[in-house]
Amino acid sequence: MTDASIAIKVQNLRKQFRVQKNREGLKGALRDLFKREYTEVAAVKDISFTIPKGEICGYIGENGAGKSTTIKMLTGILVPTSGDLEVGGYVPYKEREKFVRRIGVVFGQRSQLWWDIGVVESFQLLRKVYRVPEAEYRQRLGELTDRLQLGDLLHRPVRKLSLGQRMRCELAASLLHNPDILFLDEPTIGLDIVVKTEIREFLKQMNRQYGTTILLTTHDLQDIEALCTRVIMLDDGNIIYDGNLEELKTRWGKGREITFRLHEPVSLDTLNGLTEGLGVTWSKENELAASVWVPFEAAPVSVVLSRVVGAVEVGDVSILEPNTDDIVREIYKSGSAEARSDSPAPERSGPDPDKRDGNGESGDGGHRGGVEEPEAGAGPASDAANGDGDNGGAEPQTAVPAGSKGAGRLA
Ligand SMILES: Nc1ncnc2c1ncn2[C@@H]1O[C@H](COP(=O)(O)OP(=O)(O)OP(=O)(O)O)[C@@H](O)[C@H]1O
Repeated sequence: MTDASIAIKVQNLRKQFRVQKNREGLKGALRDLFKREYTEVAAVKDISFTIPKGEICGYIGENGAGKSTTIKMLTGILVPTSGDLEVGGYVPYKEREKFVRRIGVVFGQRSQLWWDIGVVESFQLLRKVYRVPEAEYRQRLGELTDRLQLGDLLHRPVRKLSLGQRMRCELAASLLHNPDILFLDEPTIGLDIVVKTEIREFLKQMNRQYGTTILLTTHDLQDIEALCTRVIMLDDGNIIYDGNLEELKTRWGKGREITFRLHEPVSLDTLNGLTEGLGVTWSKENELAASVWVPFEAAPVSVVLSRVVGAVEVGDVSILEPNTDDIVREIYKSGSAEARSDSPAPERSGPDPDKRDGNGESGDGGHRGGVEEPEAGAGPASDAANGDGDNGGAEPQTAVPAGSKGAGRLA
């Protein structure tokens, strides 16, 4: 991959937070008053990946895995502890003014719009922040209004919008300056299925038409399936998988289920006889419906199909693929995406000595309580939607708005 074709390049990126320790009891609290003790929490542990221009990449992991911390470094909100990163040709925390004009950011749980003023007035302010020429802004606003159906919303104050309406406005706000790279942190959180689908369609369109590179963090794997050609999976600050979703399913899925609707009743004995020696398991739902479980290590699905379809009258066949949610849940549980022993041999990239070092606070869903980190610059917009105090509430919003494809890299 040439440098010109790379949107995001991350090398040995690390972020450690200094967190104050609270000693137990009254005596401990008194001691804390006079002598504070700190501990280091490594949220992101020397990760490396490269994202080519025009790719939509999913960035997933359990609560506390380090996703938001990575996005904050990539958008220039947080300064890394060590490592190198380059986004759109800039080092995000160093060249912020120029950098923010190249990127768009949507934090699903925060707003980059001003709460009490009309949506279009927020857009106007953002136009000035990004120095978008008036004519270009008009044209872009027209297009986004049309695609995201914002017509009725533009003159309403943001606080009067529903979550779905606000999210459509947030997306428009992040794209007014036509950024090359879009960072989306949980963009569909809390939305109903209709709005989620509209947003996914819109993102696909933007990616197709403008070649916008998108890095997306989400807990909704449907987002990933609908949008992403590639997924990077994080666990406890380490990358445990980097590759495409299909490959992950093949490596981790246990098998497939084929369901047959039969024209006439066929006994289980007959079905077992047809597939003898293939290592599959039959079950019957009723007289005219039978299913066969085909583990990946057994015969290929095509062999099972040809033996059955050639011998009995079949009305309909459906093949059930491995369920992504189940697979990813299982990987999260084990903390590793190493290939299963019964799967094809993986391409290993070596063990990570930093794994499971007891530092993580997985599952807490929140950080906080740490020493506030110095952050680069301040953005233009209010934090009205959800000022949860993360990073001292000083996160710039709009102004801070978000490895190579091919074989999955397993860590
Ligand atoms: N400002 C901070 N101070 C101290 N620790 C922090 C800070 N920000 C994050 N952490 C810690 O870093 C780790 C990773 O947090 P991060 O928010 O990046 O995870 P995440 O994958 O985005 O989780 P979620 O899905 O819950 O948003 C957690 O252990 C968290 O407690």
